[in-house]
Amino acid sequence: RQGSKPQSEPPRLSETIPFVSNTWQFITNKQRFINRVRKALKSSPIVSCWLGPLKIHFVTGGGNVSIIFRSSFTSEPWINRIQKYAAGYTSTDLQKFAEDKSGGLSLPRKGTKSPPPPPEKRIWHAMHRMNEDGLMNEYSVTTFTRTYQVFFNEHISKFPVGEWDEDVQIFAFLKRSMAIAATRSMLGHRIMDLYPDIVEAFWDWEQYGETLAFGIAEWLNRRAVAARNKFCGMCFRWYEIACQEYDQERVGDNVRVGEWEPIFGSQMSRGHVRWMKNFDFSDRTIGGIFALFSFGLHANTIPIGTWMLIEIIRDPDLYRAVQEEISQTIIKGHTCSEFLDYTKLASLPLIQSIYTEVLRLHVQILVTRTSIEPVKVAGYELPRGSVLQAPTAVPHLDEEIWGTPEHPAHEFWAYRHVELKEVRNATSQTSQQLEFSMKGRTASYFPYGGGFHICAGRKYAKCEILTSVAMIISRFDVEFIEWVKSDGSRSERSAIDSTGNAVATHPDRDMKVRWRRLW
Ligand code: HEM
Repeated sequence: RQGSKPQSEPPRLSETIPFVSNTWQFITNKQRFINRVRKALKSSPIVSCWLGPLKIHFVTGGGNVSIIFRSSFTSEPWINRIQKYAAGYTSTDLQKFAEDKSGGLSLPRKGTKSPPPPPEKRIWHAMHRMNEDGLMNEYSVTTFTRTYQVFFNEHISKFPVGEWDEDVQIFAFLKRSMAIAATRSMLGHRIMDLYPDIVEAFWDWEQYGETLAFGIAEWLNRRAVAARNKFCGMCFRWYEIACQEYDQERVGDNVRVGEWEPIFGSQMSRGHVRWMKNFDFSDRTIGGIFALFSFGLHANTIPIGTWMLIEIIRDPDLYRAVQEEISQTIIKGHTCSEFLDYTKLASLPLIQSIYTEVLRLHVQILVTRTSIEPVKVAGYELPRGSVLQAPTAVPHLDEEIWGTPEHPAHEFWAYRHVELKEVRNATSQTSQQLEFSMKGRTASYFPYGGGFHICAGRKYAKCEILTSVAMIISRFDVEFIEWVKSDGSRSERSAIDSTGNAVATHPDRDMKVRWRRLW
């Protein structure tokens, strides 16, 4: 359609009560809503509907999705919404974001008033730089691969060697242990000393992320607002104390780029502090900024790590295969707290395939962009300000792209992203080896979004998830006992996706296992 005469209005998603029933279904049963969108997108690559006051255009198809990742689109209005409702930024601070029209790129956006502000005063650009320095920079990532391992090991080492523990729930264990280890790695020890229950406060707020972001009136959403204010308040009070101690003890004098220290933790956290001071944010906004950062850090990595473990544990042959593959990464003569070679781990074919497969199945985000100029998508001319969403579930579950006769696309298959390759050794003998391969399907796979706003934490996420999974599998014998509901009672069925709140879906049942530490 791209070359032909543009059409005026994309087809509408059907609804029984105009402007009401789609919105209602989105809020009350998002899964069913997305399934209807998926069905509609089979007949047209673009479908529109009203969700509350917003007109949304859902799009699919590699070409159309890549259009929304271009610079004629932005995530800024969407991010503003999350900042305002889910994280409670003040209106004065939101105004600072709204007033900066120059965008995040190094070059100010077309139409920025002349002369443009200096780079350090362009709020979106400075935020992007902070994310790049703290999350993509090689030093920061290397530090994280080490600190995370050391802190996660503290949770593993609590289990005595050789003794079976009969009551471990995988999701519950990871929700605490991964969250604490990642918090210590990114924000330092001080926050955990001040608030030992901060992880519980985080999950309490996290469950309301989406209802808050919707901007429902606060009096209708009191619990969510209270949970948000509690967690954001903790973040702010820690920040205040940490700033004083950091300055008094002159910690900064001895910290090198990328290094970890106990008060603020990582380069990323110190970068936040500089950025916040530069824009003189209020107390409430500062709490919200650290809260949102924690959301990025935990809300998706922990469910994805859980799904990986669930899939591996429920299949004893796969468990053994993964255990054997991971054994190559154990550093000889290691200290017990840091024993995995992460670079090797991240390139193992089977573990990468499982990671890719779990992201494919359990990331269900509507990647959202607003057009900053008139655009043409799937043959339709859309005005400036149009909101487009690309649901990952549409390409990620497409039978034609991912399915095989034995392994349909909606099922987990650990070996979907590997190929057997013939390799020759130094003495010309051949053998078969697994190799990780997306088999040319990357355009139909975007769990981390894309373009300029692609997830800045994707390297951290992969590290945190693979490290946690590998540390457990290499050091435990694990046996499945049963599925349990959130109250701990037995469930007759296994876990399925609960209605998603963030990007990755939570399992709606936990897996109860017995495990024994091997070393
Ligand atoms: C499995 C884990 C994760 C998944 C699936 C995930 C997914 C995503 C997605 C889909 C987006 C929106 C991208 C877009 O609009 O194109 C995003 C944005 C972002 N994520 Fe993640 N994320 C994960 C982990 C993390 C972690 C661990 C961090 C931080 C340490 C993080 C930090 C961010 C940030 C800062 C952004 C905003 C980027 C921008 O707007 O420029 N994420 N993430």
